Amino acid sequence: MLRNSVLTSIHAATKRYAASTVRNYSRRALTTTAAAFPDLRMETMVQTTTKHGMDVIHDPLLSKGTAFSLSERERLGIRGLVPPRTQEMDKQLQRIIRNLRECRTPLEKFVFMTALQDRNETLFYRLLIDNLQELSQIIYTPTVGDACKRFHSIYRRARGMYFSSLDRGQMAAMVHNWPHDQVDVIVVTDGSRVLGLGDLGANGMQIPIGKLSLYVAGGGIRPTSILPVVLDVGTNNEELLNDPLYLGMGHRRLDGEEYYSFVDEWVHAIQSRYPNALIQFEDFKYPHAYNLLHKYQDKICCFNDDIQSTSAVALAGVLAALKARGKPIDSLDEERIICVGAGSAGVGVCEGIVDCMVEQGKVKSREEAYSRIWMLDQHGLLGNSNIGAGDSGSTPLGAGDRANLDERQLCYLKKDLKDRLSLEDVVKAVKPTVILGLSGAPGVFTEGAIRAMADGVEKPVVFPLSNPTHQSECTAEQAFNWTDGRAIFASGSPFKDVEYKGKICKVNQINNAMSFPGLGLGITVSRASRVTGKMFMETAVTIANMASEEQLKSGVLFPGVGDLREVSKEVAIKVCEVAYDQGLARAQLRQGVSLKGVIEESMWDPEYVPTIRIDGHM
Ligand SMILES: NC(=O)C1=CN([C@@H]2O[C@H](COP(=O)(O)OP(=O)(O)OC[C@H]3O[C@@H](n4cnc5c(N)ncnc54)[C@H](OP(=O)(O)O)[C@@H]3O)[C@@H](O)[C@H]2O)C=CC1
Ligand SMILES: CC(=O)C(=O)O
Ligand SMILES: [Mg+2]
Repeated sequence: MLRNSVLTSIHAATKRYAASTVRNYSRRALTTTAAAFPDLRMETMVQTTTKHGMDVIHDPLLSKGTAFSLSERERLGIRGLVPPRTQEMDKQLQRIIRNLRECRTPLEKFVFMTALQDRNETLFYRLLIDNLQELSQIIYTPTVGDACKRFHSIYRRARGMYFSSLDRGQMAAMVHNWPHDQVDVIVVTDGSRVLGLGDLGANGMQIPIGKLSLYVAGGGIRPTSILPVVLDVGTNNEELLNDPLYLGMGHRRLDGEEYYSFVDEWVHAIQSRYPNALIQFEDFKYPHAYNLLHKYQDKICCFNDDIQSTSAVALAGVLAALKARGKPIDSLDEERIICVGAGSAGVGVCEGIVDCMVEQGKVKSREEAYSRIWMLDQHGLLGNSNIGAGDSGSTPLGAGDRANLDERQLCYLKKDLKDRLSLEDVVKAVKPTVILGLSGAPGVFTEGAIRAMADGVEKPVVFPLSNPTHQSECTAEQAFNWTDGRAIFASGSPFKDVEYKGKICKVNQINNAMSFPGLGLGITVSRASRVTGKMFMETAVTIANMASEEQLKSGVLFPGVGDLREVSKEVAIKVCEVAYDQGLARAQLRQGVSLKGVIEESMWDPEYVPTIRIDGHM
């Protein structure tokens, strides 16, 4: 609950925030110019610029393409530089959509969308918001995976910032090269584990760009307030190292102390210019992902998306599935859960489930919660290597393999089951109710395993969450075929609903995209100084409670990406409430102000506003 004792005005803070969209805003400039140009009314939101002529047309944050009015063309010095007829956004959208539909492949659509973003961000975001379900599949998973693999081939124009091993000692100066003084959200990757595609080095840049586009489209963060970053610490991807067109550093990855001190220099550099920005660590390989999270989470405003946001949405999915099976949401301890994948996402998701079981109070200890989860890595079950090899089909032990498990993974080790048991054998032994895939290994949910699961439970919860689509642990069609249409299904990347024996089986998408834009919005509005586990837990419960009874009955667990703006609002409200409750919020609240109203008001909506040219010295 919000504390009424925190009085003053978040409303005013939001207004200030909204005003910051009016770049270089100056009341004197506005008054003077409004007097000279009677088509502008004082209450109209305007954007100002010191730019002129082609510089206006070529600035994607200023450009309106053919939509500049005659008086704007006059005062911005662009008369004659664009076709004579002024066309409003609706006509531009018609043209864009027609052209987009003519692209033959998703990657062509990706290139088309990128070109639009590079020309006119307002139009890009209008198009994206109005077609979020369809176009998120282009700018985000699955197509963004392809775009990452091909980044060095399809590269056109700079976006975001790169910090490489060449930049040691220079980063604090470099951060001032970024053209915007206010940055609210930074997404940073080292490209070491891009979706389920492995090490893609500097090609990973498309991931921060895509995630941040969702922050803007789904969370209403301003396009001027986002910063995509690649930490180019090298790559171990031989194909890229040998490709003359590769754009990243041509050396192998830094590791150990060298790696961590590199990241540390970057964190300090960013903090020196943007001390309040939210930093999202993205697609860092295990265990770097965890090590960095633990190093920084209590010091700066940051989180790891793959660990924490994924945990929130996967937990939301499991809780909603309980409801769909007619069980109370606080009966999580009654589930038997298999998680295939023991990396950042797998461990992160299972930690969230354990936290939730403990919070629900039905388990006596954390250990008891761990006992409800069976975890597998690429060798099979994390089990007891002292149990001898039998006829279970598990692979023989290789010397020292299990020595690599760390204390986070060892919590899930099962003493009563043989180490490296295959998935199918684990399913037969455990009779799971829920199976999660966070392995990046396509097809590991085998027919035998899923059929065996379906033998033991009326509504098996099958969540192959790896991205992009072709890395999914099974397809939607397989899941429904192998469970006689009984599965409650969600995947990380979208699949179409499946018709099975005349019945439409619903496919859900569980992707951290349902969580991070709302988190970013809540953090930005409350100006929270830290991101906490409680924020993710509340996010999970909020999302889990979004579907109606009817939707749950039909197999829909929560809204889809098409409703991301609505979901983000609800998540942002919760995140703000937690921030105030935990004493982390720095924006102050005015009594009686609705938080929902404040959040809605602070969300950027892409509309053209009049552009005024001002003297750079004002
Ligand atoms: N839907 C969503 O929102 C999200 C989905 N993901 C997806 O999760 C996947 C994993 O990400 P992340 O945890 O960060 O990656 P990591 O590289 O950190 O971990 C991958 C894990 O999967 C295990 N694994 C690999 N192959 C197999 C196999 N054949 N059978 C069983 N386990 C296997 C690995 O085992 P070992 O250590 O032995 O190699 C490792 O434990 C990716 O595909 C990613 O796209 C991630 C975040 C969010
Ligand atoms: C969705 C996401 O963050 C991933 O697959 O890594
Ligand atoms: Mg990720």
